[in-house]
Amino acid sequence: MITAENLHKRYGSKTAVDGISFQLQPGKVTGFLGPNGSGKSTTMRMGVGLDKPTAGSITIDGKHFAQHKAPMRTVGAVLDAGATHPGRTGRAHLNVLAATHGISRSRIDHVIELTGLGGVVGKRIKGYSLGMNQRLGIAAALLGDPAVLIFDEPVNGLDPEGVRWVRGLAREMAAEGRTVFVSSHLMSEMSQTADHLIVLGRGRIIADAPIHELLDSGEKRVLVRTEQVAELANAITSRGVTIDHLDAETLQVTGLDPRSIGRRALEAQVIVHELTPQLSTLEDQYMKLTGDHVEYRSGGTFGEAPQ
Ligand SMILES: Nc1ncnc2c1ncn2[C@@H]1O[C@H](COP(=O)(O)OP(=O)(O)OP(=O)(O)O)[C@@H](O)[C@H]1O
Repeated sequence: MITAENLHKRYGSKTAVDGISFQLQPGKVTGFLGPNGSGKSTTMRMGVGLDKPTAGSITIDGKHFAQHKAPMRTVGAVLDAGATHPGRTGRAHLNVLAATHGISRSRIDHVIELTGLGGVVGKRIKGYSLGMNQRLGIAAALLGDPAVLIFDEPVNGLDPEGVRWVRGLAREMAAEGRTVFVSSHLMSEMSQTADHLIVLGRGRIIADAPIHELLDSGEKRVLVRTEQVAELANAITSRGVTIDHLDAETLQVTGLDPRSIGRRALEAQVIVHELTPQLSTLEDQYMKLTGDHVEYRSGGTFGEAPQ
């Protein structure tokens, strides 16, 4: 279990993490979502003792990372896939790490198999692709068979097969009862992996909820198709109702449920061909949540996962 209490981090005058508190549950993938620069990496780095909080705390199973006798057996983290010795082979890298924790050869072989590194583990790391490096980082994180996993943007730069593999692995690890904490700036990525989301904006938590709650809290929209758009718009116009004319026969209505729209259409003798509730997407919700919390804004929107 990972617990943050009033966690702060300042770099000079820059506040990267601004008093956040959360508790992550085992058996779940918790997505840590936020625009670039919102403080995700800083929080994760503090979780594994690579950065020191300015105030507050982040603990794993009640203790600071450094207080654990065998940290690799408690927490596996992939924070910077490039942090390896390029002249070593993948296997030598894993051997060195394993030696510090008395981890057996059979465990090393197991994580090599689990991460699909069998074909390259005898080669020098400097020749590894981004995907191989990412897999090696994950193999290292899994070495100690830890109950807590922390992955910072694990799918960055991976090909579609690699992305799917990381997603499956995260889900599998959670199903085994581990606490899995995965960051991303892509809602589309999180919506396929996480059970629970913590959304960060400018160093503060702006949502901490199960994915399904975030979806349910979205604004309900209804698509209505009729040849009598003007009459229908007239019949349903009231306070709190927004009507968008999508085309000559289609309205998108916000603020009124399908049943009420149908009843008012009947009263106004308007024939309706279609009445469809629109599910708000997680992407919509994310945009709404983070709209005011983006540090670096470009002309576009948050993109879809590169798949
Ligand atoms: N070592 C540092 N010195 C100064 N500022 C830093 C340092 N590390 C992070 N920051 C700043 O703190 C803020 C949060 O950065 P952080 O990397 O934690 O965000 P993030 O949500 O992980 O973003 P990204 O998705 O881009 O990695 C940013 O404004 C960043 O520039």
